[in-house]
Amino acid sequence: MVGRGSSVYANDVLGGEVVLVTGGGSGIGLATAWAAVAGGAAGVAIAGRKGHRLEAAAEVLVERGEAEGYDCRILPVVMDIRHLASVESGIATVIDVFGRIDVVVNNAGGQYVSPAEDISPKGWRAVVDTNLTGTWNVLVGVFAALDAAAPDKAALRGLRCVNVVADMWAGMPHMAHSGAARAGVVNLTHTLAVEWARYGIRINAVAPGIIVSSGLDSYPAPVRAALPSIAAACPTGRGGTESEVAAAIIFLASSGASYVNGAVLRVDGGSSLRKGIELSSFFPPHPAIPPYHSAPFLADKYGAFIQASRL
Ligand SMILES: CCC/C=C/C(=O)SCCNC(=O)CCNC(=O)[C@H](O)C(C)(C)COP(=O)([O-])OP(=O)([O-])OC[C@H]1O[C@@H](n2cnc3c(N)ncnc32)[C@H](O)[C@@H]1OP(=O)([O-])[O-]
Ligand SMILES: NC(=O)C1=CN([C@@H]2O[C@H](COP(=O)(O)OP(=O)(O)OC[C@H]3O[C@@H](n4cnc5c(N)ncnc54)[C@H](OP(=O)(O)O)[C@@H]3O)[C@@H](O)[C@H]2O)C=CC1
Repeated sequence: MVGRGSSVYANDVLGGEVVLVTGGGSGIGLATAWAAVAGGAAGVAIAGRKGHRLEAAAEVLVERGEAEGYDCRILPVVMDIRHLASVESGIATVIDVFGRIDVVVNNAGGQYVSPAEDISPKGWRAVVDTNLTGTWNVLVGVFAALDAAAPDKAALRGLRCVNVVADMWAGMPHMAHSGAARAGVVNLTHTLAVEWARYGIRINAVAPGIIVSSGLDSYPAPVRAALPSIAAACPTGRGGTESEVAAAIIFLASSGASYVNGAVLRVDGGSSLRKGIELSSFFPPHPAIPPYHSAPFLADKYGAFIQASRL
């Protein structure tokens, strides 16, 4: 008997399937791995760079799964998504153990906060390689492995991919590397949704706003201190939770979304409709340069126009 009511979905929403979650050892990825267990998956592979973190997460998933009566094998897979060889070897392990992959969640990612002009070439590469190239590596790695697993692209049929991006609709000030990479992933999602539909693959994305997750612990103290007020400024007045993002991911992976392809589901409480994630307060205006983006300046320069357009 599976299922003890941990999921907002039916216990068999992913019944008997195999799910690969990158970054599954922490935060949103771990919540997604748990949601897959609670959705009846037969196997969940969690991938990341740090073996000890993955082992600890696997233990939590196994213990909680057993306690709640779910029947799911957990496989920790050490994999650095920045490197294709590492991705290929990790995916080969998943297929060796489970024989297939039905759902891929490209959740691994991250960035650091910096004014654009201070991002070093190495820092730019690290963030773009992680978020854009890393997602690409996993997508093409899974495609190639499943293509090799059976003739006529049979093993690709029914594959679902969900890419985790970010609230970058109005740019990502002070995270230029990440904004560019995430926008690239959105475009990749659109492109592959069209190109790979003929193989029976669906590919969608989830764009979280501020999510109260372990990932935020890696930010410097002043950024962490400001996050509650940034989250509170969102129309729903709070940050999201890891399981709220996981629920959106599971929906897109499920047959409930069987006609959803190339979508980007915003899980941000509406914050992207208000403005971009605003980290400017950590980088005050240059003392010698007037704050050209400030409201008084706009009022001076465009006040008459704004006034006129309101009439
Ligand atoms: C606001 C909320 C919205 C979003 C929230 C989330 O996403 S939450 C989830 C968030 N979760 C995460 O973000 C977690 C995952 N994040 C990460 O792993 C990192 O942010 C990463 C993607 C940059 C990889 O970093 P890594 O250490 O594996 O990479 P590496 O050793 O290869 O270094 C490459 C180069 O990058 C540079 N550089 C790196 N950090 C900084 C910095 N703080 N300062 C300045 N520069 C920095 C530096 O140039 C470094 O080279 P150097 O000068 O040292 O020779
Ligand atoms: N929390 C938030 O507010 C938001 C989060 N996001 C995105 O959601 C995703 C999950 O974030 P969250 O759970 O909050 O943060 P975490 O930092 O907890 O998760 C990031 C995960 O990615 C893994 N990872 C990072 N780099 C690599 C790599 N090169 N290869 C393999 N795995 C890697 C990490 O594992 P390891 O270090 O072991 O490799 C970690 O498990 C990220 O892409 C994040 O940017 C987007 C918008 C907002």
